[in-house]
Amino acid sequence: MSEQAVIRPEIKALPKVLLHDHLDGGLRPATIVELAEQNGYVGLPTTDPEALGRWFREAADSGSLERYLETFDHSVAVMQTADALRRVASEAAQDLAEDGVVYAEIRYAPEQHLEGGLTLEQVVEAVNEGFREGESASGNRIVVRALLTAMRHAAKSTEIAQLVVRYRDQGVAGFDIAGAEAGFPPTRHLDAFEYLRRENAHFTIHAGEAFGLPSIWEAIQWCGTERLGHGVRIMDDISTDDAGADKLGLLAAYVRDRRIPLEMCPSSNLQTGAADSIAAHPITHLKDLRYRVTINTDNRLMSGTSMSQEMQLLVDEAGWTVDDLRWATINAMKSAFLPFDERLAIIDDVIKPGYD
Ligand SMILES: O=c1[nH]cnc2c1ncn2[C@@H]1O[C@H](CO)[C@@H](O)[C@H]1O
Ligand SMILES: [Zn+2]
Repeated sequence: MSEQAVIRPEIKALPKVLLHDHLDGGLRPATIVELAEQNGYVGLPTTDPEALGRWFREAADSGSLERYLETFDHSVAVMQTADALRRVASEAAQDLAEDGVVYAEIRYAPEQHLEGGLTLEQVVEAVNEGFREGESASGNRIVVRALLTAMRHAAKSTEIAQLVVRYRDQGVAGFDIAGAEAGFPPTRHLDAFEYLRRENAHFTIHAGEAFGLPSIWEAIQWCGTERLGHGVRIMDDISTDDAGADKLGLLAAYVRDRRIPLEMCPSSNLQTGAADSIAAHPITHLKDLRYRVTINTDNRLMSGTSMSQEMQLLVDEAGWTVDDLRWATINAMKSAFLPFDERLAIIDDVIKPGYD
């Protein structure tokens, strides 16, 4: 199971950029307990916040993406009212700011928050309000944008894509698909991706996490994704020749040549079985090969992690330097779904000074 490390102040102080973080995977355990009580949800495994945090980390540590995803039943259950969504979003923004994150794209699936009678629009507006509240409530400067996720097993992707376009000027930066990967290829949602491209809208796709190269290939070459959520399995297309040199297959070369950003989530991958250890996680090999690698949390609650913790783990267990962290942070900001001038301003005014 992932350890909750003591974070060194010098790592915490670094400016960070987070592109892959799930709203329903990042709640404070104490908030889950309070919201469950307020909303009459009796399904929690325990109502002791500390024990609940531990339960999430252990239950998510199953070695399978499908079982990992079952833990979201509890977090999603307490996010069914506008008040709950606003609170969770506000706290997420504040927790990230406190951790030194200066820009974050936080994703969630609006279709999973309709059980209390909210419309899709009301869900998006409540979360947006929470992000705005959290941005101004935190002492540290942070910019937060939403990504709207469609669940890959469901049939709502076109509707969610339309929501992304409708709210593009109100804090929604892009679209994503998530959920069990095996059996639900990206092309199942081709209509949604084609619509978004016609609308000049941004999207990323979870691909190459629990399923391999065909998923990555479809995401890029059929769906036209701008970034890859995880993408760790691109390693399946990289081999070593007799002299020990890396040999990139056609897809692996394409991903590197086109500078396609990889939203990598080391601790999450250990829990779902997509990687064996932090030391052996492909993120380091891919960094050395100069892929456009970024560091992400995925689900802070399920992994008991933070951006600082992911960075510190890479430093302590995979030999990363502060220069590597700076490079990955600039990679991430370059890859954000924010207008170019705003990205540049954060790089020049916040990130570079923070690493000097
Ligand atoms: O690592 C992941 N891979 C695939 N799907 C995920 C992952 N983490 C979370 N979700 C799914 O995304 C939904 C919306 O946020 C979550 O409810 C969960 O089902
Ligand atoms: Zn994810």
